[in-house]
Amino acid sequence: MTVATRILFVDDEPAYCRIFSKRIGADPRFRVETAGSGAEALERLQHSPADIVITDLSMPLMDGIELLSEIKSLYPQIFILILTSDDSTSQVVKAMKAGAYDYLLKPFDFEMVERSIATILSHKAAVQAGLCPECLSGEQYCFENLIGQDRKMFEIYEMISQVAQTSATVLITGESGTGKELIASAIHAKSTRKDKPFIQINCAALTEGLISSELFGHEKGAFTGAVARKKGLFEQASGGTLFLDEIGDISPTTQVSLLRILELGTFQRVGGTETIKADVRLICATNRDLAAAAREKQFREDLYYRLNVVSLQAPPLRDRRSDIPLLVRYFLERYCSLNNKQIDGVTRDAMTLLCNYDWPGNCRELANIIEHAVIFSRGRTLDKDSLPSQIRTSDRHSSGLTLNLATATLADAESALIKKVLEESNWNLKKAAELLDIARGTLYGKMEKYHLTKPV
Ligand SMILES: Nc1ncnc2c1ncn2[C@@H]1O[C@H](COP(=O)(O)OP(=O)(O)OP(=O)(O)O)[C@@H](O)[C@H]1O
Repeated sequence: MTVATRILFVDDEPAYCRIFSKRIGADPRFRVETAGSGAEALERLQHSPADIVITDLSMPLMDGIELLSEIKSLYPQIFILILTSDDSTSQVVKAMKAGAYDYLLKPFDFEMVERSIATILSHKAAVQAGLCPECLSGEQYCFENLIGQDRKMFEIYEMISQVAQTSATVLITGESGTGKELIASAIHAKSTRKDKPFIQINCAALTEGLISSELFGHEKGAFTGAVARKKGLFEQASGGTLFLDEIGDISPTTQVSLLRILELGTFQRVGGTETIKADVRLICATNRDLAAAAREKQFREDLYYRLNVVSLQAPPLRDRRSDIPLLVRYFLERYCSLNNKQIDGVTRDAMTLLCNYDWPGNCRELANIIEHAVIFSRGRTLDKDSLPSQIRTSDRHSSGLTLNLATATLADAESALIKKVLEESNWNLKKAAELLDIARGTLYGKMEKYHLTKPV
């Protein structure tokens, strides 16, 4: 027996709900429910899970984008289609960037609706069969091995795609654990060099003496212990990509050799005289501020400019919090499968804590915490007790919000956060909306919802 696909249709116009329910609900493959507002939709989802939500964009109180963001943070696995009567609006672009799967034009053509649902179902089937959804979803949330659908990640995907078509040297900067290595390998995988080697080396892990021979190779007898000729990484990566991680840590001597390669396109093995051509795309990464190091003469300025032909900044996780639920689910699946455990999800309050934490160690820290929680969890759901104490107490430490975590709901957390930002921005709504990264209209709606007014 095949299980019916559960569809929740949200529109403040009852006539649309009726028509949709009558037509699509008549098909035994679908089970349709309707809601007349965003709040009703969220309420319904708590009791009655859905596979697909189809929502109108313009609704009073909570609009479609707001509902979309709420659903994406609470139930990242749900596919969302938006309904609009005008496909040229910036709202559609915004909705797509916020993670909508597709949009449908009103008044709707049922054939189009059925086609969109069919596309979603084949996408789901592909994911379940272990295929990367990227191939089918228009790069919704997985780009090579990078997970994220925040606007900042879309910008990164776009830059990766563009730079991959060239042989330009790329400098990736960003805090530790932000995915710099994944970005480097995505550039390689998208490039014409993808069938040639991708070789990486952590420059900080090698002593000054070793790094030159690792990179450029050596001739027999070049130094004590050089018993045979050895090819360096520039030769091994020939035709492909060489990724130099922690480039900020290389010595002045190695900086000179690297500059030479970048200027001449050739190098010599240590102890050798033969000039070898380097056919390598170079990608470097650092979590240091290399521009400042160059200004302060701690890193060669000429080399810095050579490396920084294209620069990519991996965003810290705290600057793309909307991706946290998605990453949580991704790591949960990964570590459940690695550890042979069955955990179906994360409780709402645990997810709130995860979303509020500042993640100084970025995605790596999140991955470690989920792995630890999966290993030690005994139930089928991860709750806040499976999280380490620094996360459980993070609300108070990181934001200064005074919430009783034992009883607080997501709405309490949101209301407290908005109130705090409004106070900090001196009730300047434009500034507060910018800080919260939401539209001013959305902020008005939330202030109304939580009865937040400027004290007189
Ligand atoms: N966008 C992402 N999607 C999925 N996993 C991610 C993402 N970013 C980072 N990770 C995971 O986080 C961990 C650290 O990533 P990675 O090594 O690429 O970070 P990094 O910035 O190179 O760190 P470092 O500066 O310490 O070398 C890896 O397990 C990686 O799979």
